[in-house]
Amino acid sequence: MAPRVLISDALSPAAVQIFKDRGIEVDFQPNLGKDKDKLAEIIGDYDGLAIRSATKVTPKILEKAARLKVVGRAGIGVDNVDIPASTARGVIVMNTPFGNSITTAEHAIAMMFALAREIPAADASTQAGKWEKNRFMGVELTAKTLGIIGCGNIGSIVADRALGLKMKVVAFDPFLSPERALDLGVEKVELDELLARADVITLHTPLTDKTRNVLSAEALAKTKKGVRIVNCARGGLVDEAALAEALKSGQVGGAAFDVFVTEPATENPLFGLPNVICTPHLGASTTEAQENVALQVAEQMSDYLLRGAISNAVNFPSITAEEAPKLKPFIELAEKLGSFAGQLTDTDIKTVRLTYEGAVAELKIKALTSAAVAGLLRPALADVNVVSAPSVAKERGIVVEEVTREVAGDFESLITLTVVTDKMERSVSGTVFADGRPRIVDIKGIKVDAEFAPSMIYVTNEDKPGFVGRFASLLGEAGVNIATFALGRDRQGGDAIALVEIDGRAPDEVLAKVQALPHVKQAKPLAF
Ligand SMILES: NC(=O)C1=CN([C@@H]2O[C@H](COP(=O)(O)OP(=O)(O)OC[C@H]3O[C@@H](n4cnc5c(N)ncnc54)[C@H](O)[C@@H]3O)[C@@H](O)[C@H]2O)C=CC1
Ligand SMILES: O=C(O)CCC(=O)C(=O)O
Repeated sequence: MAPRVLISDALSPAAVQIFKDRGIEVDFQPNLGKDKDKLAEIIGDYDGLAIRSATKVTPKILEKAARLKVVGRAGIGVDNVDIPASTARGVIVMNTPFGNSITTAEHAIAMMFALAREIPAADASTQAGKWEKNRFMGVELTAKTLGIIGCGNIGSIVADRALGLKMKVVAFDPFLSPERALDLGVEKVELDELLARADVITLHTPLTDKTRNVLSAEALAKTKKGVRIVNCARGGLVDEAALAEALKSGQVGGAAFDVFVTEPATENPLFGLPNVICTPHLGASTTEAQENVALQVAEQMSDYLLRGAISNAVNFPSITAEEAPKLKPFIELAEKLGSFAGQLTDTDIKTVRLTYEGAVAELKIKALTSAAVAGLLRPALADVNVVSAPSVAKERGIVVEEVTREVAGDFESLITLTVVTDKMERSVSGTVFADGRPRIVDIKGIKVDAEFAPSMIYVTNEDKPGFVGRFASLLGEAGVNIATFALGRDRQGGDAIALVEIDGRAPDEVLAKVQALPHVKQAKPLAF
């Protein structure tokens, strides 16, 4: 069945065409995002949801999204998507990190000019027939200092444009390296220094706990008198009430805002104040940017739904379309090794260690580890999947370790999963043969060669004569047909294991009888 995608915001129709061309059924309802009840009603029918900022992907929506595999944000900020809740439900969340950066940077520069020359007010006055030539005395931007808070993709483009305007640029961004600052031609400074020096401040950070109210009443009091402030990033970066007071007192000379604490902003403390310019979250609204992000999100979502390729996911490592087919059999192997250990582990897991040896160590092991952890936890938590597994493990205090080695000994690639509990440490290793089928090749240091099968019995016993005959007869007498039989032991007369594939499930009483056979330590059913 072809995957189905819902577009619930006003994306460029270019996205619709991409989905169709890729063979994906697409439903374009550009106003649906504003109607959360309707969205909740129908979201269960879709594998993918493509959005801009009007649709809110809340835990309530996700609860109803039984088929949903991917949310694609045609834009940068994903603050309208509950990422932890999406991750917990195994839904990949992707964005398009560069498609609207230039456009948004240009909006910030436009806002800065609009403030410097009071263009909106001058326009309104002129069109009202007033010709107030003496009222509008602007400021020149050349040689003024622009303070950029958040010098990432958009902040850097703003810096470049401002330098072209012959402004001096200072930037506050804890993650901006001195080398990058030098490259950009900006001076990296602490926030207080930026506040003290900037003639214009522009914000370009995401809204996080650290950046919320970065321009608070206290910070605004430290600015140069008459500073102009531009916010084309997110509402909440500036304390709106404090800014309103600072505008009234003249501490701040003007503010140009594209984003607001509450959106849609129908009322706001800034509205109506002199030299305040507002736009309705238009930063990304150009034909070019909207085409870019729509095409990109549709391609990315299609690649994931059709080929398992992941790019620009905020909650999962990237996997290219070339990597996806190489990873696929190893993802299956990792998940099955996890499942093997998970089905045999009853007590609390403290640590899970994944060792990747040989060619597999060169692949995206993060994805393999997530798959292994998903397999490990699934016997206890049915809902866990490759996307949600790392966060579920973290929540449960399970330490996940990864080790890579270049050489894999007998195999081109080997994955070993080791589980540590309070009582024991158990390891199982597997590989993928040329047929693409995953196999178990080592259990607790005992060599074995078995495929994973829908129904198996795993027996550990002492290596004594007669066990295999008794075991096989017992199954035969109970009408349980053996499909394959794999044996291994550490040494003659030492510890032995048997991995037996059977047709159908072994009844509990049969397993109890196997468990009761002489020299048997453990007999467990397994299903893959
Ligand atoms: N108005 C609009 O329509 C649009 C708004 N945006 C907003 O712009 C924001 C920035 O976008 P990009 O530049 O692409 O993101 P980015 O991730 O490339 O850059 C963000 C920068 O903020 C910095 N940062 C993080 N925490 C900080 C802190 N506590 N103090 C100072 N700097 C900090 C980061 O180090 C990074 O360099 C987005 O998060 C989004 O919310 C993006 C596109 C359109
Ligand atoms: O889609 C939009 O218009 C908003 C863009 C935006 O805020 C973003 O990309 O973060």
